[in-house]
Amino acid sequence: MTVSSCNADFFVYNKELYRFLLAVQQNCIKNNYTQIASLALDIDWVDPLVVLDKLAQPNQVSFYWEKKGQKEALAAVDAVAKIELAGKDRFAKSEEFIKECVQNITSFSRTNQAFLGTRFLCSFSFFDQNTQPDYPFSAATVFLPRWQVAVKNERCVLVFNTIINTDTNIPRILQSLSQKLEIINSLESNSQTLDYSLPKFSNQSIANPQNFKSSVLSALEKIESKDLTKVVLADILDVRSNGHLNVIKSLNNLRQLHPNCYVFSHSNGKGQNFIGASPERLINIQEQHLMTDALAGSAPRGKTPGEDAAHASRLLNSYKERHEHSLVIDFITQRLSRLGLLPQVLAPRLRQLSNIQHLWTPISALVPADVHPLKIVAQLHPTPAVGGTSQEVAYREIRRFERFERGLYAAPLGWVDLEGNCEFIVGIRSALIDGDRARLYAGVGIVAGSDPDRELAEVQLKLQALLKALV
Ligand SMILES: C=C(O[C@H]1C=CC=C(C(=O)O)[C@@H]1O)C(=O)O
Repeated sequence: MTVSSCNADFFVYNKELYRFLLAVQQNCIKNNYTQIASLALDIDWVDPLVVLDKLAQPNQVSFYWEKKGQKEALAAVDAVAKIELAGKDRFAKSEEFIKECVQNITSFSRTNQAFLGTRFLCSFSFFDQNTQPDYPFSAATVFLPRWQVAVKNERCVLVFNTIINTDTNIPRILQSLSQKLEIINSLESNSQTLDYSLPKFSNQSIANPQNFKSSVLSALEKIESKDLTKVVLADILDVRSNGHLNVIKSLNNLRQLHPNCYVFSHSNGKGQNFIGASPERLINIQEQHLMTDALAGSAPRGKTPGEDAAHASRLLNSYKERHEHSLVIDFITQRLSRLGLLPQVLAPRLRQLSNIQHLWTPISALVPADVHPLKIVAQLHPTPAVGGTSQEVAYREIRRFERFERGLYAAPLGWVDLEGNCEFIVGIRSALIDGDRARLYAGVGIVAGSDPDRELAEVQLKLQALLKALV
């Protein structure tokens, strides 16, 4: 049933919701505790990006996630519960936080929840501690949003999470829900208003290409001396606009330019946003069925079908690219096995994006009910698609060569629902937006046989894809 604040259904629901919330409150009084009530309501279809634009305030955390190809999108605004941490046990502590919250959630739902239900939004940084003291995101952030609007195909669900305790004014809570519904309903007609906006920047390059190439050369020496098999080196591109960058328009551009990628944005509630369009899924778990991707090894797309096929064939047959790729498969299968899972490696294929193509091997496994998604994230991050082999030496080299904080770049970003379904991506092809400034990140895998000029060209190609979307 679709709920609208201005039709009779809402008042029918209103009564039901009122009784539900009162019952939750009675329990709180009886047991002297606080609960989180999670209300999920079907609403008329609305574009979650428009919802984000309308509801998110600069001083509130928010999260946006879209898989255009799968007709899935989600906007989450403000938090009723949030944790920010750092350190080696950040995944374990985040898991504990989620489990504790889940125990305190009472749900009111009339919907079938697949992708649409209550979720925790999570971001992690590449390293377990940030070394740049003023880096604007914590090494781990997990929050349960106050407002969440999710769409899948033609369905749209609003989730409202709210704290209930002995003092909560229930009619006021319902009033606040009714007001939000009214705002969201009024947006419906606006969903087509976001057109492609012309980019502000083009053809800018990383500040010091020579430095990047000499880092690649030094990494190759390390690889030759057998200290290291692979390291992923990234670089940044800093740009400045003559006005505030528009995150919503940039996201809208990203989803149009990269419909096969995960388009995301995470705001820290202090004015900074981390946004991007990543092709790389870290894990997806649906009803205990896990899918993950080995994604590494790249070639450009061709301008003609013939040129494109030639690039693809070169990629598929290159010893160097396949070696770079197989290190990721080996790592993922080993790490999943460590958790007692039985990974199945599916047939290798190409992941073709608008500007670049990658070697791609999906890997599946069944996950026992007692293995939390964040345990798997902790095992898999960082795969050699963004870190290297061995991990310890790669970490050291990354810290040595890269003169910037990776922060959320190349790190897990995603959601976990109340049933343990989840999806995490790797935050590559991303940018940190701060007012009129943006810092763009992209990296490449270096293995024996890598050529500094070609690796530089690949970094530039990846950066341009993002740059073209920024407005
Ligand atoms: C680290 C990045 O890409 C990784 C993912 C796919 C292909 C890659 C490559 O071929 O180098 C990288 O391992 C990035 O885009 O920043």
